[in-house]
Amino acid sequence: MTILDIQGVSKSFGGIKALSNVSFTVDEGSIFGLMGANGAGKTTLFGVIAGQIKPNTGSVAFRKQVITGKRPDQICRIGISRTFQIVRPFAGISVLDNVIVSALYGAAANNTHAEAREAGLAALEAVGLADAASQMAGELTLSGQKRLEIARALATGAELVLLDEVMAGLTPTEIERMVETLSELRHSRNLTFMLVEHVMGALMQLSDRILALDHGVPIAIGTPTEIAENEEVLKVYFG
Ligand SMILES: Nc1ncnc2c1ncn2[C@@H]1O[C@H](COP(=O)(O)OP(=O)(O)OP(=O)(O)O)[C@@H](O)[C@H]1O
Repeated sequence: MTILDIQGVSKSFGGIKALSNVSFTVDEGSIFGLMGANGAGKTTLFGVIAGQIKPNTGSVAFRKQVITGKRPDQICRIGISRTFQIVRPFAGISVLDNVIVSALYGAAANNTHAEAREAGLAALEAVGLADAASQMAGELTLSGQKRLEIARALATGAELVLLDEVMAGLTPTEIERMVETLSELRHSRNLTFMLVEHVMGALMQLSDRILALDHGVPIAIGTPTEIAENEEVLKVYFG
C-alpha cells in the first residue's frame, strides 16, 4: 500500500531549480533511498515532505491525505518525522529529556509526562541508547547523537521517518551497526523510511527502491540493482 504519494513537485530558489517535476510513490513498510550529488535536491525534497519548504507546484499526500502547505508541526502530528544532516539535540538536557520532548510534541497521543517518558525510553531502547539515558545529550559521540536524532524521530510516534545522512561521519563499524539498527527498526516498529545517504554501500544495502536525482531532475527510479546498472545514472556519476 502507498504511504506517500508525491506528484509533480517543483521548487526554485531564485534562478536555481532545486526540484523539477518530481513524482514517485513510497510503499508502506519499505525503505526508499534518495541518491544524488551535492546540490541534487535531496534535502529540499525532505523539506517539502516535512513542511519546512513550500513547493512552487505539485502535491504531497500521506495516506491519501494531501499535506502540501501544512506546517511542520501539523505534519509531525500526522505521522511524518525527519532528522537533520547537522544533528540538533538539545545539548544541555539529558538524552532521556530530549526524547520526552519529542514524545510530547508528536503524533502519538502521549498526554502525560509518564506516557511520554515510556515512549521516550522505548525509542532509546530501539536505537541502543538506553544506557545513555541520563547523560547530557551534548556529551554523546557523533554516532550517539545520530542515534539520538533517530530516537527523537521515533518518539514522536511517526510512521514515516526521513533520515538525512545518518551515516555521515561514522566509522565503517558504526555504519555497519547503523544499517543493522535500521533494518531491525523497520520490522520491529513497522516503519517506513526514506534515506538520503552519500554512503552508497549502506544506501544500496538498505533500500527497496531508489530515486536518483540530478540537479533536481529525477533521472532513474528502481531497485538498487536497476539503479546501479542504469545508463543515465552511470553517465552522471562516472561521466
Ligand atoms: N534556502 C535556499 N536558498 C537558496 N538556494 C537553496 C536553498 N536551499 C537549497 N538551495 C539550493 O538548491 C539546490 C539543492 O540543494 P539541496 O540542499 O536540496 O541539495 P542536496 O541534494 O541535499 O545536497 P547535499 O548532498 O549537499 O546535502 C542547491 O543548488 C542549493 O544551493
